[in-house]
Amino acid sequence: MAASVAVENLNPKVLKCEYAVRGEIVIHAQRLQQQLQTQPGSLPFDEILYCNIGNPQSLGQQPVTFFREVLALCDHPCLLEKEETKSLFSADAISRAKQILSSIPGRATGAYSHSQGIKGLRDAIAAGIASRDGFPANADDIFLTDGASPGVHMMMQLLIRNEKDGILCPIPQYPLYSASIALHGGALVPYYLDEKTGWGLEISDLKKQLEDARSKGIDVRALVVINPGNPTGQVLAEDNQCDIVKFCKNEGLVLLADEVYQENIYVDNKKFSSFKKIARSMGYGEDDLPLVSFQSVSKGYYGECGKRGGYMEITGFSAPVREQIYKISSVNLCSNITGQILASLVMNPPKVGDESYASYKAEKDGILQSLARRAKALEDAFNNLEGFSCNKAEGAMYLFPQILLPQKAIEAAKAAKKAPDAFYALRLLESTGIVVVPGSGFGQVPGTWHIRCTILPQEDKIPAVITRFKAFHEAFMAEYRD
Ligand SMILES: Cc1ncc(COP(=O)(O)O)c(CN[C@@H]2CONC2=O)c1O
Repeated sequence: MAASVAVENLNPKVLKCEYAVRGEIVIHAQRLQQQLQTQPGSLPFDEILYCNIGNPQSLGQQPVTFFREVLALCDHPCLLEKEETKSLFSADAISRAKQILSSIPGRATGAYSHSQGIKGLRDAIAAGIASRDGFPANADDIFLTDGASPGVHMMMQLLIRNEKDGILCPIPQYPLYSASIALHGGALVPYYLDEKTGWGLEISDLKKQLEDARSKGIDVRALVVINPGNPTGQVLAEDNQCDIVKFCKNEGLVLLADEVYQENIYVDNKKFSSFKKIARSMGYGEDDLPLVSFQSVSKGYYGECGKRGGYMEITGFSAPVREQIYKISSVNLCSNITGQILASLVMNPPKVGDESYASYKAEKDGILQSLARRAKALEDAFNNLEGFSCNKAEGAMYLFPQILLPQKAIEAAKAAKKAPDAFYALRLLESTGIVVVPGSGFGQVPGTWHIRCTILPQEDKIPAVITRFKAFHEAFMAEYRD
């Protein structure tokens, strides 16, 4: 009897969906890792270096002490009754844990919470947003989520009715967006970031893409902006952000502002300004612009990817629409409480004068300064490789160099039925154990080829990564040079 479930009879939207960050190269890497374990010495390297995913703690980054102290105490509240706890935990972590527990009904961190998240934690997050931006924020606008990803999916679910509904997305883009649009049966309307101007976003190109989509009968619903950018690492200038806000208001678009890398800024001439702050600074209020701002505990200096924490701040939507957003968030009951607590800590870290402030600040600065050094070291190394050109990583966690591949390599890739940058990434993996994601997984100007490499290997490993990468690239170019 034919299998009742086969690829042929699955939801075609699932088959259309792709997510390269954990795609074919990573799957092959996992096979090689298995081989290293069962047949040590059988490969030309002794470990797999996963530079494909922004997963800092998987590469040795340590969690922030204060955050973990508070989480531990909240997870096991009876510790707070024990005398010895005072010698093991900082006084401000103890008081913060007590404050958080008092905001949870029955101090029950194992219970379902309100579907938007625990009110007291949303109050803390709203206070953190207001302190960051200098403009009010409302706890009722905040929906706590299991990372930013579910928030993105919820908004795509809300906005996309059919294949005629379009979402303007940057190219290159983080493939959560293309995957979610595909899963929800919508149309991705691309706008190209300009590599020559450091991945600048030209409003004229936005306008052209919007008009082109509309002329094809696409109802463009929203504009996605990722700032700082993934995979491109640029930090938008404030005047560019103002133009984007104006564009969305004038064109009647929802602005989906992905700001999960807001703490990852590595250059002195740029700083992070939220789109909420920009819009309010321009005098745009609730009635002017529907804006959704995404934040996560997975990035920054905290890198708590596995704790699955984050939120979306929803402003500028009518009450009936907000009711629908609440309804879809309630279908999943609530996000996990650890992630909720962590999101409130990330938005309200220790302040000057708190007992933990000095150690917290030292941990935070140490991580961010190291990330900046690693970004610079890898950027310089890439720019010293034949055929590579790599823009500065002003922020986020990635470098996205363009590679001018010889025609012979492009033909070899074709013969192997692979995109040239995927062919390169596979050969890199098989020679060095380094895992990167081909640019074709993020989208790129046709005929250009890129790879995305994280800046996350621990600092003492970066020289070895560079040496291995350089040796591979020189051998690859010698093999395929025209
Ligand atoms: C721009 C952007 N938005 C949202 C997310 C989702 O994060 P969470 O769901 O964990 O909050 C990521 C994750 N970054 C992916 C995962 O690691 N590497 C990446 O490119 C991201 O880079």
